[in-house]
Amino acid sequence: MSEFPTGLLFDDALAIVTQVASAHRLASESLALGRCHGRVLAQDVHAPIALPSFDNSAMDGFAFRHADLQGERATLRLAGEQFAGNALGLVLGIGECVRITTGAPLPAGADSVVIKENASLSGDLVSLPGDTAAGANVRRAGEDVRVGDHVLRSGQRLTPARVSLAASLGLSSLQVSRRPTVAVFTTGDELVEPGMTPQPGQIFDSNRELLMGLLRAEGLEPTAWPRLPDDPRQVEIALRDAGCAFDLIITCGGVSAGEKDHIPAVLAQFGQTHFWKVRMKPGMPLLLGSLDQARLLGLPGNPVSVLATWLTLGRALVDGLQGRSEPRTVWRARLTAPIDKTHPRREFIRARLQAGDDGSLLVEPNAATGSHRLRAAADSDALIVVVEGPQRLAQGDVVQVLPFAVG
Ligand SMILES: Nc1nc2c(c(=O)[nH]1)N[C@H]1C(S)=C(S)[C@@H](COP(=O)(O)OP(=O)(O)OC[C@H]3O[C@@H](n4cnc5c(N)ncnc54)[C@H](O)[C@@H]3O)O[C@H]1N2
Ligand code: MOO
Repeated sequence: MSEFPTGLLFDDALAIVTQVASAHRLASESLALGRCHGRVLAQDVHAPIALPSFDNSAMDGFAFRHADLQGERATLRLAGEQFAGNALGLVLGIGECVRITTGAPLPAGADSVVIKENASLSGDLVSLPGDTAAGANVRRAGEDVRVGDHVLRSGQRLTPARVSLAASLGLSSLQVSRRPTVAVFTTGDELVEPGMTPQPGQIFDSNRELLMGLLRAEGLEPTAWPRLPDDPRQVEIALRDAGCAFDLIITCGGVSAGEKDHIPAVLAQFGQTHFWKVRMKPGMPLLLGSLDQARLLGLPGNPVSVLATWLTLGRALVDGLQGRSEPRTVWRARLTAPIDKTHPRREFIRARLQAGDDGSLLVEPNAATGSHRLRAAADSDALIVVVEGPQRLAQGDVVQVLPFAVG
């Protein structure tokens, strides 16, 4: 008999995730700039102004016209001061210079700036080195952005630098995709809250913190629902409630073949199943469905399965719901130890990244197997992707890696 009861390849599951997400793309909303961090942009941005918006000095010093330099040192007459913040409209005459600070508008007629450390002032005469380059220390209007440039694109994630670019263009709000509201369920009679006393056969609920942390790392604000017992009626009521109120329901546990695994049946009866079970390890019993208004992602209960399914298909789902079109960076690294995989599923192996002496990225697979071994995940910062089928990888081979924390 087959080791796994599914024929669905990981890439086919990913294609279904993408298609379901795009069919349920969340609406956009206009937000004040300060609230746009981490959001997915839902508009194109064309620059309404140039950046810099005027010629200005890159340093504190003296602005002058380069044609006035002759010989080893030149002496120019100090004709005024132009500080940042208030354009005085100064015009430089021949043989003149102006004291200037960083960011101050360049007086008309000036084309170069010498830093104050290289100039000396005596009375109203400034001596400066004759070899100062033409255009030195001047930031030209439009050299970074020209009016009309297409600087930000719909589907990009708003990093601090992108929000800051919008601010520098004077934009006070942006159209962004609404973030999915997310309900998180952990399930199982065996679970107790850390701090309480487990009865024989019980364990502490660790997946809730894992999931809440993973979701928050994506900028989501998940709601942790009270833990669900292995009672079909209670599972049904809670999930159907959440289906009316949230964009996304994430459960963990109760999705494989056990007598107490009720979630697939609830979905089959009251919603729609998009797929159930994927040829991946860990994470094989993963379930994707729709229940009322919500998408439901049923993650397997084993902690490392939660991590692997979230980082691979869970993130793809929330990216798609928000219309993120910018792909996440694909990372590759060299193995520091061989990997010998004999099973047919795509595998995600816990691992640690490190910088090699030659500048290449190295990745050390963790020897622990078993999707219950959370400690190996805590000792890791990435997953190695080992594609379907038997794979014999040698030390030094290049593999794809999924860092836990970058996007
Ligand atoms: N006959 C079969 N048995 C199993 C199959 C299968 O296909 N046929 N799949 C196995 C695989 S692979 C996985 S993964 C697990 C997934 O099972 P479930 O998603 O139904 O999860 P549970 O059975 O409820 O729990 C699995 C495991 O994880 C522990 N767990 C659950 N929730 C938490 C939590 N919040 N914090 C910490 N640990 C949790 C739970 O106690 C179990 O040990 O099924 C295999 N079996
Ligand atoms: O596929 Mo399960 O997630 O390995 O233990």
